[in-house]
Amino acid sequence: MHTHTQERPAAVLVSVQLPGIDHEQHAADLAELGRLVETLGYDVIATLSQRREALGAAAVLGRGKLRELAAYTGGEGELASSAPQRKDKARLRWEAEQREAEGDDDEDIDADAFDGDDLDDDAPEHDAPDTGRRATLVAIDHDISPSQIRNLERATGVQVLDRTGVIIEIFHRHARSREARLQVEIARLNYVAPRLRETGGTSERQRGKGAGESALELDRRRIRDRIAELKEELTAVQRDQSTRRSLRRDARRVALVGYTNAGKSSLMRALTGSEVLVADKLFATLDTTVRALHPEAKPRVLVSDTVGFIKKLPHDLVASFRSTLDEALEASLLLFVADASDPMYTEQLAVTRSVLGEIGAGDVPSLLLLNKVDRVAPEQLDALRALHPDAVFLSAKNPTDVAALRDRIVAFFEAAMVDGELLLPYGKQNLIGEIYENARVLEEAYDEHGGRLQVRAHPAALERLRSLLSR
Ligand SMILES: Nc1nc2c(ncn2[C@@H]2O[C@H](COP(=O)(O)OP(=O)(O)OP(=O)(O)O)[C@@H](O)[C@H]2O)c(=O)[nH]1
Ligand SMILES: [Mg+2]
Repeated sequence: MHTHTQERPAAVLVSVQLPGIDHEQHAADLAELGRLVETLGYDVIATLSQRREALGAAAVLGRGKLRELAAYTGGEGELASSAPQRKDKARLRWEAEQREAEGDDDEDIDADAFDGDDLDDDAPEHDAPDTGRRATLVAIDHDISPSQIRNLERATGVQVLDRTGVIIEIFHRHARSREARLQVEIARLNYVAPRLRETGGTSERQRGKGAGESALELDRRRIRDRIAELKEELTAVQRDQSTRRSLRRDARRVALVGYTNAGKSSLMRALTGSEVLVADKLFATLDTTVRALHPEAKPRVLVSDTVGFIKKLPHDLVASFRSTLDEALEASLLLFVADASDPMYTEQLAVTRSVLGEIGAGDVPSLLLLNKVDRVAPEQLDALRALHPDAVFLSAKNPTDVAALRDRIVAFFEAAMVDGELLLPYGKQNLIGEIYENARVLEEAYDEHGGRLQVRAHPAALERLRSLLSR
């Protein structure tokens, strides 16, 4: 299974299989959470899953599973704690639930605190921990409330992250550019702020009694101020970028989009001969990079690599990555990359389509790339070809495939190009570079008035060049 390198901390995954989620889906979701947690730098030492009617209101799991979980982390496995707590709504509800539970384990107390029966509480899927390794992180494959997180942390004695928390943490660690850092920080503070409110008891204990509310207020105000500050900074950074972008406005652009780990960066490398980061982990790329197709097409075609998508991408992050994805929005052609060797590729494509729709890129022409065919068995490949007759089947590792893709991209733009003539007066010789960059010059002749260029270019590019020349 996993190599037990001592330096890497250990984590336990927790998931509840809710009604309506089949086993295959449930297993795939858990595997994905596992990859996310590994990307975060942990070894997954155990997975606890349980079938339930609903997430347990207090601590997601039922009592038995909770104790089982605590055995991995060294916690007590009980919700009760001796520390005095501020009595907020969640707390009161939790206490009511505890009282109920005295009589009948996991009985529901009201509609929204419904705590279904543990269907398989007596059948642990994993042996008790034997490695002596203690998990320092519990990752839950659901989005859960701040009070559920707090209860779980109390019962396990270690940090608990829900799915959104894990993803935000990864984004936080991987963001490199100024823009990505700012966006992630905003998303993170937005995620943290409501948790601060409900976990007010913590800061009360830290700061001493009485100062609680005002300290909490202070924290919240600080976060608000900080978010405002970061947003201002972000606007400035984006202003610079849109200036730079407008310089490239006419270039033919394609954007690689798709689920995380589908092979976008690998294709980017292969298509442009550049050295962008390729890694077998989720969210390796958090910034959009732009490079020219190589060998160069005339006129130039620019390729952008973008952040990968994931199922249940926190809404905040979709919003905050919008501008990173603006690159994609401005593309004339979207290359939808899917991992053909992943049994979940259809679902992953659906996620990609829906996120792109959400950010307003639903109408951009697209080409489906089914990547990693080197990992697909021949019979299965035939079946895929029948399902997707218009897709490009390729392996980013196969230069012949990549060359064919390049030709396909060039042909796409070629089809939209028209022939035209440009007059270049002597006083405008400085624009010659601009012309060569945005059009293919077929013929160039000079007389006493200047140059007469026969070109082939995209209609919009031709129009813009003409207006530059006549100004
Ligand atoms: N066998 C095989 N592996 C591939 C192929 N394309 C990419 N990979 C591998 O898949 C993994 C992910 O590739 P990336 O190019 O980083 O994927 P990505 O879509 O950019 O991922 P994110 O940046 O995380 O969204 C790497 O380990 C690649 O080496 C392929 O055609 N065949
Ligand atoms: Mg990438």
